[in-house]
Amino acid sequence: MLVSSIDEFALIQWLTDGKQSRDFQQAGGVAAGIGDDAAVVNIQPGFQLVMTCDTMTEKIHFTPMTMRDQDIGYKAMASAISDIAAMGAVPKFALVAVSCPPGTGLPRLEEMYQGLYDCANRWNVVIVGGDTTSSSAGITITVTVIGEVEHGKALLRSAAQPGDVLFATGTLGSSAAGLDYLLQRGLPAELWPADNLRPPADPDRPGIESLIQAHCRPEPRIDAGRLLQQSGVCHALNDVSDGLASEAWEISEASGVGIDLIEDRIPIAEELMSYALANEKDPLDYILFGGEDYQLIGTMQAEHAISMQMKFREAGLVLYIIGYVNAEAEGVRLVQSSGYVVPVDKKGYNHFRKG
Ligand SMILES: Nc1ncnc2c1ncn2[C@@H]1O[C@H](COP(=O)(O)OP(=O)(O)O)[C@@H](O)[C@H]1O
Ligand SMILES: Cc1ncc(C[n+]2csc(CCOP(=O)(O)OP(=O)(O)O)c2C)c(N)n1
Ligand SMILES: [Mg+2]
Ligand SMILES: [Mg+2]
Ligand SMILES: [Mg+2]
Repeated sequence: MLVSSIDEFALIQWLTDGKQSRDFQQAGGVAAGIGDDAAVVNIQPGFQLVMTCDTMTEKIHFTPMTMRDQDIGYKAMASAISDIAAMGAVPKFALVAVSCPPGTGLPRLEEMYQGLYDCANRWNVVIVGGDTTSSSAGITITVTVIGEVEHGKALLRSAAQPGDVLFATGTLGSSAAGLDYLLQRGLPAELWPADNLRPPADPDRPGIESLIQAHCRPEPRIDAGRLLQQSGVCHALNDVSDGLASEAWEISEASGVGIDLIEDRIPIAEELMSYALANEKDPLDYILFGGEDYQLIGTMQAEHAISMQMKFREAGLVLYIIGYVNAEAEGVRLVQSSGYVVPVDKKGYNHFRKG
């Protein structure tokens, strides 16, 4: 730690001194990183750049009740990297912009940066710069990630085709259930110290740890995205930030196809099921309309689905087939366990239309 309260130049000096080694940066293709007017990086011939940014802001994406400072940093990086995964690309470089109220202590920023770097290191992403400003209300972090993908081979939302199956790279809804719990009960910081990766158990709610973990420490699905991209049989791909319904609608509209979700095929994590039952909620509501899962959903040629599932298993990953693409008008439907087919509302997390 440098000094107790934040100072822009001291913070930048601390960052320039480097939390990632020169070797790590050089291996990642950085010619000039933090400390000049802009970063200079090398790009591979035959590849295209893939660029995205995501913002997390206090009271909208986190509160002191829901996330520790390290989690805020980790999730800000993870959610931005997730959009690179959703293109089937490899993340390479990140820029981090932080705005915080003048009274924010440096230790808080150090914790957030610890989370940012933990996630970046995990995925071989070099933080090459950013920006620091004061803010009049709350903390905001914006992470820009630049990645690369083989020329012409990015996986787009618009590529779904009738006859494809719809898949998901993991279970959905746990993050939203974890948030539900955290907003009601909060997480006493002393029970979950910053250096502890797993949340503590709650004797009143067995299994709640995995829901909290899903909310606070999501993992971008880079490995799954690359496996799908390299396979050559994946058509559309999208990451789940706003809920399954919203993301399926995005694929449907971008591709001009209909999508049917099959209720019986949508996996429900055991912990989500117990939480929903104990709270008299429908687990499907968390899955469809919750969001922040950062799993990937996408479509692929039906005849390759089983061999793809085997490839995933060999890589220690899972792939669930949860629906299919039809040639009907754009829209998402749910084929219920009862056999009824009902429309799925085009709703999910929407920043200016909540509740
Ligand atoms: N303020 C903005 N200016 C320019 N482009 C934006 C802005 N906000 C969002 N976008 C673009 O709109 C698209 C959808 O954004 P978003 O819903 O945030 O995607 P995601 O859910 O994948 O993060 C993306 O291509 C994003 O880059
Ligand atoms: C305190 C709090 N309230 C509500 C939420 C729920 N929430 C906030 S943003 C969001 C959707 C994802 O964020 P967004 O900024 O839309 O990411 P993007 O779609 O751009 O990736 C959700 C479900 C939360 N995480 N924390
Ligand atoms: Mg976004
Ligand atoms: Mg996305
Ligand atoms: Mg969103």
